[in-house]
Amino acid sequence: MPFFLSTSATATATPLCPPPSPYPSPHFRLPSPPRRGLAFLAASAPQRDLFPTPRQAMASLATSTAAAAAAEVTHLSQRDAADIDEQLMGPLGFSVDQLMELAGLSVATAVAEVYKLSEHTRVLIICGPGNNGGDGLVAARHLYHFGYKPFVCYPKRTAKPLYSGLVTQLESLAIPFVPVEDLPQDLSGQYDIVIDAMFGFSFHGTPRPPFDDLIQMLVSLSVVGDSAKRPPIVSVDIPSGWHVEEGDVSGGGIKPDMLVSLTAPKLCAKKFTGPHHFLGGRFVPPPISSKYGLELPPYPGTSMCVRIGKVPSVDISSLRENYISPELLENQVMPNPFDQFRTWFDEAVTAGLREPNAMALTTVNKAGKPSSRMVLLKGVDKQGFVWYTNYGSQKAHDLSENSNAALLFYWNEMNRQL
Ligand SMILES: NC(=O)C1=CN([C@@H]2O[C@H](COP(=O)(O)OP(=O)(O)OC[C@H]3O[C@@H](n4cnc5c(N)ncnc54)[C@H](OP(=O)(O)O)[C@@H]3O)[C@@H](O)[C@H]2O)[C@H](O)CC1
Ligand SMILES: [K+]
Repeated sequence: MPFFLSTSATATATPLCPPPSPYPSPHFRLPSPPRRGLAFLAASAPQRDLFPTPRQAMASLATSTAAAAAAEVTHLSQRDAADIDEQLMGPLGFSVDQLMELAGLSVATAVAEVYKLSEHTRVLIICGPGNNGGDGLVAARHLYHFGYKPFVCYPKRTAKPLYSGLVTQLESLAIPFVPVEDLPQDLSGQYDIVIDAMFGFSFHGTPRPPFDDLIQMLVSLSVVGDSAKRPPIVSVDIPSGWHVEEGDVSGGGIKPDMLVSLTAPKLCAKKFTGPHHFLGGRFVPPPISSKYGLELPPYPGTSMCVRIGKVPSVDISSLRENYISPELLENQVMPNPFDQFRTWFDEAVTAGLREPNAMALTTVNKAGKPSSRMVLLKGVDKQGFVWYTNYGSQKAHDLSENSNAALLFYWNEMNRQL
């Protein structure tokens, strides 16, 4: 049975159809709504719950995260990484452009997942001479389209059409190329993220100029005490300068905050101790997985990256969002809150928000104990707001005992709640 949210502060609820239940058809009413709020509610009989309980949802999330963390992830030797590359671009029919595009897109999506645009805008991408550098050039382009402001340092350009094409694409977006000598010794003041795309799995020996100095710049950045005061370092595939299998042998190398391993982590990734380890390069076909016995976490949904290992615990007090929407003034909203609801709801649907009809319903039992739960709006008209629940649910019990209740819609992406 549907529940109604009354459209007038004094209206009582009307059931949509007679309740086939031993429960009475209760009438619920909340006090008159404030001008910009929808704060009254009426109810008839219940039907079925549409959302899993928060406990069920949390349990399933915890299980999938723990499973990904617990599964043994394959780490590749330098030889196997190069072999896989050769096979992908040989018998398996890929071109380097394709793989690089997917690799760079993975890097950009992983960066955007961890470092929100509202806090981190300016991204310096330091690109090396090989394909790792190419991944950086591709990531720069995608980050631009995601809304970031990329700057590229690309001191040793490779004269191949693939690379010059990537440079032309960035130039057409007016992305600045910064010469090494113009980089400040301390990168903290000018950039919010630094992406290390200097060397990948073909690195060997010790870094030659100018990459030796660039790596030192990142080393000094990573030893700044307070990590909140410096730009995080994101390494593409390998922290540049690390031995591909042994890791940071001298102990004086880059200590990235984030590592985006491509195809599969290389052996050095076992020594990575930063908070964010992701896998990207969602292109591995079954012949490669079975030949190399790859154990890799599944990618969620349509995502181009997946976190490997534990999600770091977050300092809740540091979570904040910079709201950039214009302020909402009293004279900008409609006199009737239900008209306002309809306008905003339609805008939320048009904007493509996920489940814009999800709403928090708070009920109160006769002892005055409140309880909130997410439910789905199933209809709205002049009489009120409709949702479903079942006769035995806590909400049905609460509403039959106490007519006070509240609804909240939260459209985060539009900075709106109602
Ligand atoms: N299948 C995949 O996962 C894909 C990954 N991609 C990315 O490609 C890199 C590997 O790319 P590759 O071009 O083979 O190698 P690097 O980018 O690591 O760098 C090679 C260049 O670096 C020079 N180099 C090597 N060591 C040094 C050093 N000590 N000092 C200075 N320069 C060095 C090297 O020059 P040499 O003359 O020494 O040969 C090369 O110019 C992988 O890690 C991923 O990031 C693909 O984009 C897609 C497929
Ligand atoms: K790198």
